[in-house]
Amino acid sequence: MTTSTRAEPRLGHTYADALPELVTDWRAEEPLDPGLVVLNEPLAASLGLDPAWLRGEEGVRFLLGAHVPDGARPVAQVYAGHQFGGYSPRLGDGRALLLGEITTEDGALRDLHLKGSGRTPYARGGDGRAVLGPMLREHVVSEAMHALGIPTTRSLAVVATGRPVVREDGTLPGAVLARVARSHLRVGTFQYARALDDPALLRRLAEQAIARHHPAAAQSDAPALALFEAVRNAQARLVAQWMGVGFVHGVLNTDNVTISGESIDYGPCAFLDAADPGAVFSSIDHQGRYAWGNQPAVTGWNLARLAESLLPLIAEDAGVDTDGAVELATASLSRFATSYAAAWHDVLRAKLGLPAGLSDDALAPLGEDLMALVRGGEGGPPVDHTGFFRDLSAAARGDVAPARDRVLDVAAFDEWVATWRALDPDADAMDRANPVHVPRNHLVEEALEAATAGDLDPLRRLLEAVTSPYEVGDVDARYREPAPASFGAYTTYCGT
Ligand SMILES: Nc1ncnc2c1ncn2[C@@H]1O[C@H](COP(=O)(O)OP(=O)(O)OP(=O)(O)O)[C@@H](O)[C@H]1O
Repeated sequence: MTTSTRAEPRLGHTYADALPELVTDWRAEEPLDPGLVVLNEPLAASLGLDPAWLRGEEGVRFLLGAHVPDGARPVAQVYAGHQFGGYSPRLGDGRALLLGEITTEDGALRDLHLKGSGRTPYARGGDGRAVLGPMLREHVVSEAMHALGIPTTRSLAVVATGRPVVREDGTLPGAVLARVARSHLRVGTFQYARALDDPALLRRLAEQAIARHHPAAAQSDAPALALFEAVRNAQARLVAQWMGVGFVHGVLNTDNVTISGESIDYGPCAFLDAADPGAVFSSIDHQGRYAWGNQPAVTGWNLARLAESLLPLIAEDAGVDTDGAVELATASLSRFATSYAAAWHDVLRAKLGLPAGLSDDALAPLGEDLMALVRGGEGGPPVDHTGFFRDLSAAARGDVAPARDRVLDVAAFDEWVATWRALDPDADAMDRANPVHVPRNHLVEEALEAATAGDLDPLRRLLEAVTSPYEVGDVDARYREPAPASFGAYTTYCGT
């Protein structure tokens, strides 16, 4: 990536030029009284953006979409999506703009996207705005995910607009999140293009996705199927990593599943304390569709929607009819289970400090027995996910008590530990795979509440902790404790 900086950023518009049918040229709403709340200086520098300029008046207006550099072409992107299983034919950036693309030194493109920048033609009934607290939540969680080594969109900055935003729970400060992503191509983008019934457009979209994210697919005789397989494998790896850190996305609609394999949209997400597979935090997920333990299965369902969208191209590439394409796509989709199992075993091997050479067959029963203990089993509550796995490093070093004290079925635990320790786990490697700091819900809420009231100190402290997730350091012990009982059940909300 580039390290040279220049004041006025140069933004490209490859996507808008290649797919004019999927964008609308648009401008951001004028801010009332803008104020920079947080700036991610290392990210800015890595993109060749000048942090000093970004902090200045013109830079802040740039981060709100109010100052558009020469040559930039801000657009709202259109997409469709299955939301909780029901199809919405036209969603799109209702409150967001793609400002343009930054080219890194190695030639890769990074989208610069503004969320909360005002109503667009895709706003439907919404006001086009975003609230400061939820945008700061996205800042904290995306930077924590990045530090954990999980592919994610990044947060460049959060800027207050000075505009009050009316929500169910009152009038709240408005803000814009400046987000950086490998792209904003979603499964829903393909669903939208497919519904237009224009194979040439669908082909151009697939070519964009291949060029930007999965270039090896271009070498295949069947590029559309190769693209699907690359997305399938990237999503399998992503969800396995979420499961490893106890992350619940909360709204895995097809418009929130990226083609790049990055996590996107930290609206109603949460990190688990208690490792309950049925854990749901979102106020609207009544059926538990997006529960922690359901994320692999629902990702398979979302990938089926991508495969359906690609059918005309799969048929064309293979010279077969639709039935033939369905057969090819179904066979490829059915390999998601294997792909996910392999990705999960990689995560588990790392979390348990076991060698890469240990076979999946040897690992699988060990993993299943462990996860049964973690879930708590008959009559016992699930254990604290983050704390338990971190305590296993101490167990690998011979101090079994901290992990043992967390589980109810100590006999089963002792048996499990004996089997595991016979495999000679590497405790130092475990410390690099099991975080000590994740953005626990009570800490996030505390930081957002204080920030909304004007005190940014708790947010800074939380950011410091979660951006060094594997180091105990001199971070206060409360950043590694689960929520106190007084915090109660936690509920998150979409679209704030
Ligand atoms: N206040 C709002 N005004 C207009 N549109 C909105 C508003 N809130 C959400 N939307 C739109 O509703 C849809 C679903 O919202 P969701 O909260 O999943 O997306 P988002 O958080 O705005 O964006 P992203 O998925 O890019 O992170 C999107 O099309 C989004 O643009």
